[in-house]
Amino acid sequence: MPGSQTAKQATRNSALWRLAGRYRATLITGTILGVIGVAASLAQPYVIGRLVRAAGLDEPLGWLIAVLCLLFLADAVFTSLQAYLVGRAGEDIVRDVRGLLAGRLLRARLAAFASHPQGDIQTRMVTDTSLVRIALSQSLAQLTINGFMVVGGMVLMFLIDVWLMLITLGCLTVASCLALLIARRLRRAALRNREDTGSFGTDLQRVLSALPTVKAARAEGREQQRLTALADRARNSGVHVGALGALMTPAVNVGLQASLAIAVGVGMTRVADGGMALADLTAFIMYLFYMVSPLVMVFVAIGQFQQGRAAVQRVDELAALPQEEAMPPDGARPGWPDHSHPSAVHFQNVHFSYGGPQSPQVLSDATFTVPARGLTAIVGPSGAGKSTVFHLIEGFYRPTGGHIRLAGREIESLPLSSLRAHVGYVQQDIPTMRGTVRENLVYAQPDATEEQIGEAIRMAQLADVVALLPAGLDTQLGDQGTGLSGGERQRLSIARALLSNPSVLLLDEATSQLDARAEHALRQVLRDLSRSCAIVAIAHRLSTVVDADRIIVLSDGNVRATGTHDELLRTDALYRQLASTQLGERYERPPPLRPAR
Ligand SMILES: Nc1ncnc2c1ncn2[C@@H]1O[C@H](COP(=O)(O)OP(=O)(O)OP(=O)(O)O)[C@@H](O)[C@H]1O
Repeated sequence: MPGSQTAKQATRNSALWRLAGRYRATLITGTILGVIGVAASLAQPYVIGRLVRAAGLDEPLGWLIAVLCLLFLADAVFTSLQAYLVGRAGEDIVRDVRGLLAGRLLRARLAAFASHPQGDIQTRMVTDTSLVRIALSQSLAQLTINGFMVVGGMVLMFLIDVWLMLITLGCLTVASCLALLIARRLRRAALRNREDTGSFGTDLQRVLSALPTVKAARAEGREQQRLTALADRARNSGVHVGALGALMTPAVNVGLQASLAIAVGVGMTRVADGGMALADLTAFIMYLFYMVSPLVMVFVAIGQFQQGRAAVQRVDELAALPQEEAMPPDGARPGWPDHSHPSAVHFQNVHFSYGGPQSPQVLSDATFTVPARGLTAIVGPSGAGKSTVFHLIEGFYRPTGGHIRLAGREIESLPLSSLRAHVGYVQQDIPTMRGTVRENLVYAQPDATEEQIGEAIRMAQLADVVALLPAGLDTQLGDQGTGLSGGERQRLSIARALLSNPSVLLLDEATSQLDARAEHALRQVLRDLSRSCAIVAIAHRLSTVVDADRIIVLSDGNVRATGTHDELLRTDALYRQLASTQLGERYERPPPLRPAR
């Protein structure tokens, strides 16, 4: 069957199944102990029967009571051990799965990562992994243990009477087929429910991450309605799952009841015509009763397993996100290709679009060079592709055409670890994390010394700010760095980048929120720093880059001009237009910087 082949293949390719395989020994041991516990409980009625018979015959009861106590003890001990071992293996699997997912998510290619909503990723990481535990540990163990009881009971019933057993088996087969059909639908319904729950998580994340905007727009009511509608959708698909789950037990029970009725009817007729002993019929029916609970449990476990498989599928999808190349362990700082090469960055006829070659071009035929030393500015209208240039230099995305060379080396041939160790990047949206100021500072350079930290703080004009913080460097910041102003966070991000002593420093609107005095001081620092490395700054405010060594004018993804401020004023109409709109008639050049030291 192609369907089952595909399922088998999916299982073989599943990262989760491979992970769960590590705990096969514990799971098998747990299951064997469970089976021993079941055997001990199955033996109890037999011993009780012997005990009753011995009491009736006035025979000694001591050893039978001792055996019974041992069976009770064995039942309790083995069942508890089974539950503990299977539960522990389940928790181990969840931990390993979460560890694996964390690694895969952090190393995923940005393009692939961006296509998954963050709330959905969280649901898969937290809730789906818990369901995976139930599928891969509990339900499989229950299936085996109860399956053992069912099969054992059936064998004994076969030994008692083959024909009666065949009739019973017919009824049970019908019931089982019905239950399996329900189980199949249950899996699809569970998958839909997991997706609906993920959508709720996604939307919740969207709203919570923009709570001030929601409040300012008085959108609480609208958002609540939207979230409630999503919660309602998740509730409906959850009810569907519950309804299918609830149908499983009655489907099996009806089969069992029908088997019982037929067994009694046919059996009594056979007893009446002498074809079967009454004692055998009694034993047969007792075994049928014994099978009720385990058989129901088998199908409950199948139902749980199907729900868990839906979660496994979702977790596997996340684990299959395309990955960047592996990085060496933290702390290792691989070398830069060539410190003496005259150019730090060279774009040659670069084409790029975020959605691959078929989607709109963001960069088309872009060619420019950033020298190994000095301050290079990239200016241009909004949406021209300036930040995209940085994304390509950082290796977040690969160009769809052309060549990018760093220090003379093709970017594709340069290990990402080497590239990112030497290219500092201060993002436009100032990423600062929950944690102390110090933790934020040393994020890219965890082994930085106090002296290096002090120097980076001084250079980024952050010393006065840190001195005023209640606990200095150990002051705790909230989510996204709340506790510092926008300008202070910008300086913190710059200090973080400076601490790694980069060969190329990319600053994307990195001083946009600083006041004039702090910005002038920082420009002086960057000017000094640019004697030993390449600094590339994206700026909307031309006033901040007029004294750059070279300015690249980008428009519609294309480099239309390159030169100094004065050259571009003479030669490029767009630059002249930008300058006249921004700097105007009243434009005064910012205070001149002293020559770089
Ligand atoms: N992750 C992305 N996926 C798809 N398209 C994107 C993505 N990021 C940017 N774009 C598109 O690429 C184009 C260039 O964006 P980019 O951010 O590079 O412009 P920019 O010049 O830095 O703009 P701004 O000055 O406003 O920051 C824009 O049209 C934008 O919509």
